[in-house]
Order: sequence, then structure tokens, then C-alpha cells
Amino acid sequence: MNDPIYTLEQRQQAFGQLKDVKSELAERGWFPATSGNLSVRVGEFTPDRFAFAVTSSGRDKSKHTAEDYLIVDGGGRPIEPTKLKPSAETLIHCEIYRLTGCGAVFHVHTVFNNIVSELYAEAGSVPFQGVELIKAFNIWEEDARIEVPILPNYADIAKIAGLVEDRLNLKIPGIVLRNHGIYAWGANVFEAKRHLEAFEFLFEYAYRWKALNL
Ligand SMILES: CSC[C@@H](O)[C@@H](O)C(=O)COP(=O)(O)O
Ligand SMILES: [Zn+2]
Repeated sequence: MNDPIYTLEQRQQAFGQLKDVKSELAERGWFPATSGNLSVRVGEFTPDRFAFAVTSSGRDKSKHTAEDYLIVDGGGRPIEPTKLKPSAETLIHCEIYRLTGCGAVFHVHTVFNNIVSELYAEAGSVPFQGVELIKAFNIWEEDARIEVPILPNYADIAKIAGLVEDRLNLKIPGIVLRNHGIYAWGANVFEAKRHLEAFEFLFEYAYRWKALNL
């Protein structure tokens, strides 16, 4: 039996952080129809051994209950005995943690991220250039250009997770699934939320810019 890699205190802290960020994002309407999922890493990290707290599957993310979160290992399997099911998209979180060593991963479905992912699907990424909020990704050069990768939205989540390594860019803390939603991450909850907000600002900007030029 392996030693635990997180303490009870770290577990409770992660659940508390998830609760806070979940209610904040729910207030913005970023979890329509039970969509979206959130996770925060707990304890030590190596790419082949880590654990994280993740939202349980199919729940109303605007409500708080005792059954909202559970802890899974780096393969997305519950570590503690539980009847809760981890998010159906846990394998994507696993890949993001494994590849980046980040501290939190947030996923939301919005009309703006869906439409923009569809607009740029053939190109395979969404380009942004010269918008101030690119600095939220710690990219400070003038007139910076970034490309946010778009992945196909297969029904088989393991198949999507298998594509993450090829497409993830360590300088850009996000990937979009086509007509589905964004995954944004960061070193901790504060940074992951900043990144998520910046991506959503940029998606709305891209949508409105396109609409103006019709
Ligand atoms: C009800 S639509 C959303 C789901 O299909 C899925 O994409 C999603 O984001 C939430 O799944 P979940 O298993 O609750 O984490
Ligand atoms: Zn989703």
C-alpha cells in the first residue's frame, strides 16, 4: 500500500476552495444544465503520482451539498471509499495535471466559447492578438499573438484525453473542445480563475468582433 500523498487538512482546504470558486462561477451562469467541472490538486506531485479533488458528476453546480467533491488519483480513480462518481471528464484533468504540474483546472461551457470554437474549428486554434488581457497569461510582449488549441469533441473522453499531450502549449494555459467548452488551468486556484476569466473575455471579444464585421 502506498503512503497517502495528501493530508486531511489539504483535502479539506481543496474542498473549500472548490466550493468558493464553484459558487462564484455559478453566479455568472457558467454552469448551465449541470455542465462544467472543477478540480484542485492536493499534496505532492510527480507526473506519475498525484491526486486531486474534483467535482462529482452530473450535479447542479449552483447548489452546495456534502456530495459535491471527491479525491481521485492520477488515473482518475477515486482514492477514498465513496459512492460518488468523479466528473465524466476527469481524464482530461488528469492529462492537464500530468503534463503541466498545475494546481487547479476549471472547465466551463459558455455560449461565447462554444461559438468561437466552432468559428475557428477548421483552423484548429483560436487566434488572439494585441488584446491587453493576454497579459493575464503572463505574456507581456507588445502586440502579442496567441493561439488557443481547439480539440475535437469526441463522445469518448479517453480519446480526447489522448490528444491533449500533442496539442497542449505550456505557454497557453487553456484548451477548447469544439462546441463544448474551455479547460483553463493555473498554478493555484487564484491563477486558474484569472486565466479562465481572461479566456472568456477573449472569446466574447472574438465573437463580438466577428459580429461587428458581418
Ligand atoms: C450536461 S452537459 C455537460 C456534460 O456533458 C459535460 O460536458 C460536463 O461538463 C459536466 O460533466 P460532469 O460529469 O458533471 O463533470
Ligand atoms: Zn464539459
